[in-house]
Amino acid sequence: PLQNHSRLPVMSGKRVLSASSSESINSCSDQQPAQGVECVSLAPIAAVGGSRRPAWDLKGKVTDMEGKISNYQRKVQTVAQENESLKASVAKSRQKEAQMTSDLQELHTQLRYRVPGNMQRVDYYVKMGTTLRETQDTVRNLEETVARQTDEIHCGEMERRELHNTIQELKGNIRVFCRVRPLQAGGQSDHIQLPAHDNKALTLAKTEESHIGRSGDTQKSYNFSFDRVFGPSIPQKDVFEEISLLVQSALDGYNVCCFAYGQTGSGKTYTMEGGEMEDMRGVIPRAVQQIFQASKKLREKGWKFTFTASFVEIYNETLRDLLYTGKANKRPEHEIRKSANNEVTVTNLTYQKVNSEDEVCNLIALANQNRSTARTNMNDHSSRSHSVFQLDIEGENSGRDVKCKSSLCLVDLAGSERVQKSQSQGDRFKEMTAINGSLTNLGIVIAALANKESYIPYRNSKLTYLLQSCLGGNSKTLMFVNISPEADSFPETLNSLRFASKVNDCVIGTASANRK
Ligand SMILES: Nc1ncnc2c1ncn2[C@@H]1O[C@H](COP(=O)(O)OP(=O)(O)OP(=O)(O)O)[C@@H](O)[C@H]1O
Repeated sequence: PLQNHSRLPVMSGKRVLSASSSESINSCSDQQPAQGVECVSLAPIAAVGGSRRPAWDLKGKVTDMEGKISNYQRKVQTVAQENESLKASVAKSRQKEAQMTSDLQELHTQLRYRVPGNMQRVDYYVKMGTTLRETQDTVRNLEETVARQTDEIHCGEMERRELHNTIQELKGNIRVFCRVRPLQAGGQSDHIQLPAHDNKALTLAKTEESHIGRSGDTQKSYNFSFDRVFGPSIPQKDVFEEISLLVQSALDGYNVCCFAYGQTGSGKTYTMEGGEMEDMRGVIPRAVQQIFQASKKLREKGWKFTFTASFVEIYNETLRDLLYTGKANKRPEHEIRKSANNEVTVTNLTYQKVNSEDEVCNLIALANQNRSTARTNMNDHSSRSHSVFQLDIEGENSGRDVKCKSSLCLVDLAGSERVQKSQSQGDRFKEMTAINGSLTNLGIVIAALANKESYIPYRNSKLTYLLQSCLGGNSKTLMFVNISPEADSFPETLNSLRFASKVNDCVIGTASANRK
């Protein structure tokens, strides 16, 4: 029988508390599941770097640090604004200075050639000389302030980054962001509530008819909290801003995996790939842009990087090379292999060396052409496969004798809806079975990693086998749970949120950079 992907294994005897999950998350014992929704029974533990800490201890620390980060952000923003207006004043004063210098020169020339009426001009000349010196002093002071404030901004940014890393270490290296798609018909969703003062919380509410019949309708609500919740109006740019530090970590030698999970049509592809217009660009193109821009800056500090891109699709537990350009009937088969040093590779796959953002964008366009899509009742262009974009990064700073190696994996998972809703039959049913099997296994792998089990069942599905090095202890993982706001998606939304909050409760040790 088809397994529901949100059914994660029961961890008996382990108390469930985590740094990031709200105590108000529904557990199956105290809430009736919505119709068609199965309970999630994973009980995670809060383990940081192998040791267990009381979750309230972690929660307090994390809240404290997040408060500090907000303060830094506010401070940096204020100083940056101030600096911008100072820079404008410097530019104005410079103009004034230039004008005065040229006026003075002119006067000087006139005085030298004894132009008549020059006594007044001598006075004026002296006065102007004084004003010029004053202006020059002002400009120097302003420039010193700008330089000092730029240093402050830089220090604030470094401090913020350090705190961010510490938070990640405290919380472990898996983070979960929730993103709510706008209603297709426009307007506001009735059953998804996002508190204005808290960008980490979300309530799913439903009005149900009373079973007794006399007491009227009852309102049932389910509270969730994640590392961040993005409402329907949050633009792509702001979503990416929240993960840009994570992307940066890939250049620092960490394996980074970011995946989008959710039912068909909930906005996974929009989040990961987005549209062609600049403001619609999603995580993948923005991450690639950031990586190449940041590597350029690091090059000035003596780093050399080699980038290798691959793009693979997992459809019905079969791998397809999305960068394949040969004849359709000559498509090779692929196997996942693991080398002695634990590197995962895929046989016959295109591993393309890339040197620029444009080259990667061309590969992404090629992959999109190749991506198999199929029609289901739920979404005309529904993607029935997982797509995994991987950028392998090798860096070397010979001057400092340091090397680093990492992978950035960006994954658009196939739709997670249950089989009844899409009325799948035949091939669609087979697809759905494969999809749900691999998503179930993804949950199991994350849970096993969180519990530091000796055996992690990576090989139970192609998805987890392929992502093995990006999911393990030495990696930073971010999951987007995308949700649809339409009322008829309620059971799927609840399922997705429950799956995501269980992932959110998993703490996968502390990542360390692959540096030598
Ligand atoms: N945040 C958003 N803002 C505006 N439009 C969005 C947003 N999220 C999704 N959409 C739109 O909703 C539709 C469905 O989104 P998308 O194709 O990304 O869903 P999906 O989860 O990837 O579906 P599938 O599982 O079929 O791949 C698209 O037309 C997309 O442009």
